[in-house]
Amino acid sequence: MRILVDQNVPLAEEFFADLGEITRMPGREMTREAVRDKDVLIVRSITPVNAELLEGSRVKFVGTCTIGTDHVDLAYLRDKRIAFASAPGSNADSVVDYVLSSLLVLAEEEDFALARRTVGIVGAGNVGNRLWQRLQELGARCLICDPPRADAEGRSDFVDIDTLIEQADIVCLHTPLVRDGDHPTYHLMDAARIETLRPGTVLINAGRGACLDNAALSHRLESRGDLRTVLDVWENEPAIDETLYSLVDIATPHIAGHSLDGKMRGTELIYQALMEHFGLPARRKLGQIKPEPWLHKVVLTAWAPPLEALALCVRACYDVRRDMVGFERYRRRLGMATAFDRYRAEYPVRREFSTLRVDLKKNNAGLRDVIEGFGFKLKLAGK
Ligand SMILES: NC(=O)C1=CN([C@@H]2O[C@H](COP(=O)(O)OP(=O)(O)OC[C@H]3O[C@@H](n4cnc5c(N)ncnc54)[C@H](O)[C@@H]3O)[C@@H](O)[C@H]2O)C=CC1
Ligand SMILES: O=C(O)C(=O)[C@H](O)COP(=O)(O)O
Repeated sequence: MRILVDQNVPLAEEFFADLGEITRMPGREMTREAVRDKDVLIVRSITPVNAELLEGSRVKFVGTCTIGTDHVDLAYLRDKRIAFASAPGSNADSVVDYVLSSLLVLAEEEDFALARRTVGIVGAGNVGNRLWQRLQELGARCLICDPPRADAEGRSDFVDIDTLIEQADIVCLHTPLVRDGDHPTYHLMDAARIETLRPGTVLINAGRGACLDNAALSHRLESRGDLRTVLDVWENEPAIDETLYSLVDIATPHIAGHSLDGKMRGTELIYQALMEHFGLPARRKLGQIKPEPWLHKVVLTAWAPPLEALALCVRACYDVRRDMVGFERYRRRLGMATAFDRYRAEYPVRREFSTLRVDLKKNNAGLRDVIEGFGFKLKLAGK
């Protein structure tokens, strides 16, 4: 069997080598010629998977090691009876880590307490839901907007997006990119909604770039400069708008989900789906091959103020400023589009909060909920 795999998919050799010959390639360079003689195609989010790529090829299985599927023409695959799998939830915790790390940076700069802010979460799927759970541990008030779920589950505790924009101090976008149907998300945050954001609102997009009208945001930031913004996803990646980039507080090149844990989990999910497709037992397990994190534990030896202790753990594990500064360094050297892809390809190792154990003395139990709620492992030691 011949398997073509995006070069940014970790552990492909460990998972797939027994099945056949693996060829690696940058996702943006995958062409019809490259896939023609392959049986299996394994991509991430940057390869448009459609008739243009697959027509005339032998491909019988496509796997994307990502949550998002907007780069895949699912109708075409169905029509051609090509099996398909994605990796739902694989890097959701990593995106939540990214958002929380960003919020802590802004809270420190602006001197606000997250617990006293209202956070609006648009899209309450794997990412939005986990963010909601973790923020509740901090005591933050959350407003949730997810019309597809509200319809399907008859939820009356969800709000519509305009109510959310009106009331939230922090607006987090975690929607997939959907262009049609009852609840499209293309430019869900359009010019009119961007204009109604209250001065001082924090706006975060870690879903898909085109869920937010980038030109309209650029206009608001240039003309009024009264929002705090965190953008991980952009329209026209990798050649993103330089002006918008320069106006955003925290600007990163689509790496919110790029923890090693999230990416490895994505590979494992596609391996499992591929084995199931071929009726083979999935013997390889991520737990057997996953590398140990560099930083295993943080020990708090005495009572510590909860929020300071939490911020310390977050920074020890993943400080978003590393990526902001790293991306800017690449941009100055390589130009925007090349930097965008190169930084992701050479992405420094990052582990999820869940890989870090926090040891607490029993008399520090006040911290317990907040540390565990934020996703860290907890160990309580004697006084
Ligand atoms: N920045 C990054 O590195 C990453 C970005 N993503 C993006 O984040 C998106 C969300 O990820 P998950 O939560 O895991 O996906 P999910 O599929 O679990 O949840 C998406 C949620 O959005 C809701 N939704 C759909 N249309 C909506 C609308 N018009 N308004 C409000 N809510 C709507 C759905 O009902 C669903 O509950 C992915 O589709 C992907 O595009 C995912 C992983 C990493
Ligand atoms: O899972 C998703 O959906 C994402 O957006 C990925 O984290 C993006 O991964 P790359 O395709 O950028 O490697």
